Amino acid sequence: MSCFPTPGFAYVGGALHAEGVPLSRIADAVGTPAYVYSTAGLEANWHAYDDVLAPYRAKGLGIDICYALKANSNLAVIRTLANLGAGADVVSEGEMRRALAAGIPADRIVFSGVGKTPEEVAAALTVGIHQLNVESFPELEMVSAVATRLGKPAPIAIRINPDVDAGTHGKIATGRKEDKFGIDLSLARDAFARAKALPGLQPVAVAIHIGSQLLKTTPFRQAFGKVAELVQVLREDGIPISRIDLGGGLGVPYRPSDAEPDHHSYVAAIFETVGHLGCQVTLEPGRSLVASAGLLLARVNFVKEGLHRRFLVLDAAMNDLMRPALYDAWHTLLPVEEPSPASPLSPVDVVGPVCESGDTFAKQREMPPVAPGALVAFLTAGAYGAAMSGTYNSRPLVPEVLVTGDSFAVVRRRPSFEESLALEKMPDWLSPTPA
Ligand SMILES: Cc1ncc(COP(=O)(O)O)c(C=O)c1O
Ligand SMILES: N[C@@H](CCCC[NH3+])C(=O)O
Repeated sequence: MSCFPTPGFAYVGGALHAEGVPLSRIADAVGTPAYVYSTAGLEANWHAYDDVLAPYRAKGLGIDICYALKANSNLAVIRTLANLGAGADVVSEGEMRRALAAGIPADRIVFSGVGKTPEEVAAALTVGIHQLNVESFPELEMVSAVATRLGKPAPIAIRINPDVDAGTHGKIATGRKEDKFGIDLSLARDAFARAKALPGLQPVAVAIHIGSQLLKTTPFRQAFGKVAELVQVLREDGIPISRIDLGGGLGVPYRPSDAEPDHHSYVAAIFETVGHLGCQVTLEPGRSLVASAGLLLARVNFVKEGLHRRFLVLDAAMNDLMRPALYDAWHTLLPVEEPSPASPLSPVDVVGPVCESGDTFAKQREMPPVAPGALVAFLTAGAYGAAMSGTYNSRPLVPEVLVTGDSFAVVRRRPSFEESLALEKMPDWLSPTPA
């Protein structure tokens, strides 16, 4: 899905719209900053996978898409994808509860994560989770103990670290030998042998996830090939592997110059590497299902002329969208009022109100003139935007809005200051209000 326009967002009559709704109408209704999601955008992203998978399914490849909730765990977003046919990949009890609350049945949920607690494992087994993806020897022991105590056998995958460099940002690569994730490929047979020996475990699957925001298929193909070899070896060891979980990771274009992800070559890589094994395949895409379907709407508080730089000071900040501060990530910024093609561009630093110099969305970004009070939108913010937001500087979490056609609904409201204060309590030994 190219960065702009998308099935969700385009200029119509000189103003940026989410489907049939002008963004200014949403700003009037919920204020700014606000996340805006498009149903048409989610549907298009879903079909980018599902349509490509259809002929492979017809050839007998069993393949399930379990949406990775960590990218965007808004209930209405999850429900939209669930209605299209998604299962879920979760990494905490909180995410599991969200998937269930959005209507995804437990037998379509896989539970990943490198540091699950016994309580989380117990909760997952109690609801009848499809699969726990185990990432270490101590976790095998723990899951076995919990499953035995509950009398509920645990269907498990073991996540392997295939030592493949995904060629992505270092902070979101997960399949190199120095990364904390998975069990080294060279220890995989021992891990499965241990799982087979322990009570309460049903080792049924091999899992991997090599990283996020991959725009090339080669690292996927390399990793999937290693999984296929391992499955053969494990079967010879007498471990009946019937499922493969290939993780997520397909990237999206953030800059206009970024390559489009190629779903065709991604799915062909799956079929050509593991298709012959007769396994049920799970995919766990997050970003590629939701990123282009969301934007962060903000307002320009001030245009500040420094001696050396011009700053656009927005009402959105790093706590609302932390990807630029954390990964130096690029998010295209558009004025909501369409600039004339003749508008001159000039460089600005786009910053937020938080008390950190790192609260910078873009440095020396070429922008058309934008007046104080104007609305602007960060594109491709549907993934790892609201989901990673926080309340630093005691800024409330921003509202989230879902658009469909000419209608929109507030799917998460902004909490009031009173609600947030009510979560805290003074201990008895502190005197009442200071005089
Ligand atoms: C285990 C696992 N599955 C799926 C995902 C989703 O990845 P992405 O959003 O890149 O598709 C992640 C995040 O990188 C992950 O850690
Ligand atoms: N939060 C990251 C992706 C992390 C993927 C989860 N393992 C991002 O915004 O790019």
